[in-house]
Formats: sequence, C-alpha cells, structure tokens
Amino acid sequence: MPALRIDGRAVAARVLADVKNRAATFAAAKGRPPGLAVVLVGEDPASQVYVRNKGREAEAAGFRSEQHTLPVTTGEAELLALVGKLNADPGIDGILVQLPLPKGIDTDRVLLAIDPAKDVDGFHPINVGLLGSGAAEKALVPCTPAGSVILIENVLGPSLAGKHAVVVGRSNIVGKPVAQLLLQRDATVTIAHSRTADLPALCRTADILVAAVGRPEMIRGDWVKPGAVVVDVGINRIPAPEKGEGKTRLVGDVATEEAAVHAAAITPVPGGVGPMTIALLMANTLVAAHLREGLPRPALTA
Ligand SMILES: Nc1nc2c(c(=O)[nH]1)N[C@@H](CN(C=O)c1ccc(C(=O)N[C@@H](CCC(=O)O)C(=O)O)cc1)CN2
Repeated sequence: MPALRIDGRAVAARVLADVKNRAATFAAAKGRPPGLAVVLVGEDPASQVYVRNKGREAEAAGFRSEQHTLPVTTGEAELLALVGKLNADPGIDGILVQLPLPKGIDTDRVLLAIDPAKDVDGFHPINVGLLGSGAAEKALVPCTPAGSVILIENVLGPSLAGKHAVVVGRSNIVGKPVAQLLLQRDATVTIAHSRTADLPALCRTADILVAAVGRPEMIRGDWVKPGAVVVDVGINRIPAPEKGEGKTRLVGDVATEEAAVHAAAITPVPGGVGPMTIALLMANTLVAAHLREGLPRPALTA
C-alpha cells in the first residue's frame, strides 16, 4: 500500500479557519483584534517570502498586522529598541523576529528581549522552560514543532503511548521542542544527531520518525520501519538541471518516494510541515491575545 501523503495545506487551512472565527469573537469582546508584528532585518529572499506570507495570513485572520523591515546594516541596539517599542504597545500581542538575523546581531540577546507573553515563536527561555517542565499549556510553543505534532495526531490520534518516536536533529528551534511535545503525548522519544551510532538502524526502530537535520534527502527509504509515520521538517533548495539551467527544486530531509514505499504516512515537501508553521503562528498570536487579556486559552481544533 502506498503511504498516505499528509496534506499540511489542508490541515493548516482548518487551523486558520478556526483562528479566524475565534479572532472575530475576541475582537467583539475586547474592542480590538489580536495584533501581530513581524520584524525582518535584511533582504534574504526566502525570509522576505515567509514574512510576506505571515502578513497575508494575519490579515486574512482579521488581525492587526504590522511588518517592520530594517536594512541589513541595522545594529543590534536599533533592533532591540524596536523590540522594546513593540513590547510596550498594548495592541500588539505577538512579536516575531524573522530568523536568521544578519551576522553581527546576537540572536539570543534579541530573542531574550521579547516579552515572553508576546513571544509567538516560543523561543524565549521562559517559554522553553515551561515546555521543558511539562507546562506546555502555559507556554507559547514553537510553531514548526507544534504543527508537526498536529500532523502526527491527525494520523495516530492524541495518545502516542507505546510508540517509539525518533527525532533526528537536536536544534533548539525544532528537534528539542518536538521531542518534548511527543513525550508529553506519552511517546517514548529518542533524539538522534550527527554523532549517533548507526543512525539508519536506530531510525528503523521508529514508529514515528521526525527528520529535522537540514540535509537534503539524508533519510533514505531503507531507514524507515514498515508502517511508520514520517514527518519531514526539512526545507532544502537543491539544483534541478532537469528543469533548466540554474533552476532549483525544494526537497526535505527525507528521500520521500523511497520512504513512501515503507511508511504508512508521510509529509511531503512542499505542502507538509511548512504551511503548518504559518498557521501555528496565527494560532499562537490568538493564544497570546487571550492570555494577555486574562481570557482562557482557546483550544484550537485541526
Ligand atoms: N522567527 C522565525 N524564523 C524562522 C522560522 C520560524 O518559525 N520563526 N522558520 C523558518 C522559516 N519559516 C517561517 O518563518 C517558514 C518556512 C517554510 C514555510 C513553508 O510554508 N514552506 C513551503 C514551501 C515554501 C517554498 O516554496 O519555498 C512548504 O513547505 O510547503 C513556512 C514558513 C526559518 N525562520
């Protein structure tokens, strides 16, 4: 049986529809919409696309949406001053500084400056700590990990008890938080990385395999256990001479067609985890708005 292709665009659309409804209710109750500010420093073309898409989805959800585009020459002090201004703005519930930042700016210092209550990326140490200590219901959770787990839940249901999850990649932004979220759902979790012994053999023990290494098509088909659910977080642009000179195509960290021979379900790239990242950013902004106004945390559905 060929693997089910998990349709991230369709699940993201359901999340966004729910966010839009709840944003209208919030606006009617509070006399203002949820507010999201996105900050871009420099002119990285991929970041420009992501920031534009975030602004478009924020507007579609009925949010107040602000974009701040600063030149690549911007100094850290100037960026910190903007973050301070957004922290103090009562109509802004979510602040996102698009990564990567240009060289010369200390990313950790910038992320630390964001008010944790407005940290819709979930990268501030307060939110990292809440998630790590099992208090995810009080935290703003990073968007890509939260979106990945929703896709897994759509296939396997809310409890992952008895399942072995292998997360390949130990980044603070994806690998570690996705592992925490899987643990919270009672999966048995192994975090693997470049120094893990016999990575293919370990991956073959995974009922749930999450690839977040940033290496194009590193996870091969024969690394996948028959019947596994495979979530590919990678977004890598590689040369595609078959499309013409200088052309590129997008691939994940998994060799999708090979893996689909063994897997029960797999996320495609594009159209898998990527769209969930932006949908969960809108969901986090709505959650931040509710918590800042003293309202109960909304239980979003997908
Ligand atoms: N502050 C942050 N910076 C970055 C994050 C983040 O979560 N917070 N994540 C990535 C980039 N990113 C969002 O910012 C992002 C990446 C990819 C997609 C997406 O929808 N991808 C599409 C394909 C897009 C394409 O054709 O290039 C897909 O997978 O279908 C959304 C958001 C780094 N920076």
